Amino acid sequence: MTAARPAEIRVSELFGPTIQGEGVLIGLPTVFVRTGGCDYRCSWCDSLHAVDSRYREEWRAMSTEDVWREVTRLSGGTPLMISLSGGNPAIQPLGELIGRGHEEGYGFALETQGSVARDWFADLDVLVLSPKPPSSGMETDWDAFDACLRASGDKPLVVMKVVVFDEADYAYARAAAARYPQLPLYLQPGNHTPPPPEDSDAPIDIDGVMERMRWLVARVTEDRWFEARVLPQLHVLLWGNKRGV
Ligand SMILES: C[S@@+](CC[C@H](N)C(=O)[O-])C[C@H]1O[C@@H](n2cnc3c(N)ncnc32)[C@H](O)[C@@H]1O
Ligand SMILES: Nc1nc2[nH]cc(C(=O)O)c2c(=O)[nH]1
Ligand code: SF4
Ligand SMILES: [Mg+2]
Repeated sequence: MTAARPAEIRVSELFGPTIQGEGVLIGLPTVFVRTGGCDYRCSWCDSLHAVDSRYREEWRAMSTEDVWREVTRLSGGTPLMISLSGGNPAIQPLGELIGRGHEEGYGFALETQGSVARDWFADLDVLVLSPKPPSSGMETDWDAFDACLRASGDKPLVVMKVVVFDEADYAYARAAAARYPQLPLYLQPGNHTPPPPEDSDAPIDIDGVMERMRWLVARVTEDRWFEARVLPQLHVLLWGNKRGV
């Protein structure tokens, strides 16, 4: 019998350092590991190149060591926060990578919709749970979401981030916040991407994003919802939906 090969990580893109453009770590320099493949298919997903199987040929199966070598090359060997995104990074074997990085002083933040729980969530530094509102066309499985919370244990900072396009999404965000009052909540206005993003340099509707951002601020303040944090996607304001930034 041959020894089992270590599981490989399906990578869509590895880039940085750039700044984290969203949520609790906004502005913090980071290297992104974007995994390929997702169990969801949100109507407005801005990262379809990491979701749609049409882009599968671009994805690379990499060992933990391969990914680690690339991360250390990009960061010049200086420890920083590594952002694990996708696709759904929870469906990839990332536990070993997290252990490897921690040995060298790196941190790990992971973004997931909360549909798949992993025991290695407990080793993360930051877990961003981003349940999907009605405009996405997805249905939230709150039992799976609860399992993610349980798996994360006490170590990571766990936050919730909800994309809001309209009034129904806003109502969903309020209900999610009421369900998890212990989780810091971030709201971000949706950006419309013409699916699929054949041309990642295509201009995005910045006026629309700004309009939704102002509407969201007005909505939160008129409701006296003073625990909610409203943030735009900073990288989208700076670079649109360009890949690799
Ligand atoms: C591309 S997803 C990848 C990680 C994971 N699948 C998830 O959805 O949390 C990263 C973040 O981008 C957000 N996002 C995706 N498409 C968006 C859009 N069109 N406008 C605003 N945020 C978007 C998601 O809600 C999520 O919080
Ligand atoms: N700079 C930057 N910040 C981000 N925050 C979340 C991102 C994502 O697509 O997951 C993202 C991204 O792609 N770029
Ligand atoms: S869950 Fe995340 S990566 Fe998957 S389709 Fe939705 S926004 Fe895109
Ligand atoms: Mg993105």
